[in-house]
Amino acid sequence: MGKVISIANQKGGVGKTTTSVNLGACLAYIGKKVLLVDTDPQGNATSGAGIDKGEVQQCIYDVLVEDANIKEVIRATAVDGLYSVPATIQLAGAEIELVPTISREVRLKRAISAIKDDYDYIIIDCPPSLGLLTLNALTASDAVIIPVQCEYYALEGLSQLLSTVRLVQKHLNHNLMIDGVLLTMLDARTNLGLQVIEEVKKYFRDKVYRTIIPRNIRLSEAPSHGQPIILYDPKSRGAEVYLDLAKEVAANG
Ligand SMILES: Nc1ncnc2c1ncn2[C@@H]1O[C@H](COP(=O)(O)OP(=O)(O)OP(=O)(O)O)[C@@H](O)[C@H]1O
Ligand SMILES: [Mg+2]
Repeated sequence: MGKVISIANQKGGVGKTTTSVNLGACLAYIGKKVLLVDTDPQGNATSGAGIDKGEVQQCIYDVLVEDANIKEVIRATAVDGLYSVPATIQLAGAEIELVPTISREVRLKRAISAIKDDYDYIIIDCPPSLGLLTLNALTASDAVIIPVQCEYYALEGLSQLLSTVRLVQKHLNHNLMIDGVLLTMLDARTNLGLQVIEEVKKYFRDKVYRTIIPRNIRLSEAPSHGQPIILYDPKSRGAEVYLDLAKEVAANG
């Protein structure tokens, strides 16, 4: 049975998509079969996995709003074992269009349940909000990974995210676990980064991943080439750390 993991934080630009794409690709690289589901209308996890959004006929919008069969929306990527459910800007309408529909929070869960056994991991890249798209992702998930950027105000907004997770656990998905907090974009030359690590570890204790993602220029370049880091520059520090993270995630089950 595949494990469904949401990568969520309503704060923008903390490394959700970089983590979704590269954790997904690295899990595939170590032999897992992985589906990367993009639930962000920005579609960055779609283009980051090498899929041309202009050529996408059907996307996650059709699955969530039009009841399209998710199997017909899945695309292979250039990474062996990594598949994608793309998102395009069309998805921007879903947040509003879903409001009056029945079981609006469980649409993604239903769609994924039909394919859960076909993959080892299903990674969901969430948008930077706590709206219906993120609720659908959390409701469909066994686990959530929360990327936290090693910057000022790192913990700001986290209490809101944690209370959303608790609400989902209570009302929509009893199985949801916080698998971990992932520290991202560490600049080890500054004391600030190290202070944030201390602060986050004090708060989340053993829920913090051992792997810490440093700032790495190759990680920021890879998306413009439509390639996960493992294809773009397999020898880079960025590839190394996301491979470490994939092993850590796989070891957790
Ligand atoms: N470890 C890193 N080193 C260098 N640059 C990074 C790293 N992680 C992410 N970035 C860059 O930081 C920016 C934000 O990252 P990313 O898109 O992954 O965040 P996000 O949380 O998905 O953003 P959004 O909330 O808009 O969806 C991107 O330009 C990305 O390339
Ligand atoms: Mg993103």
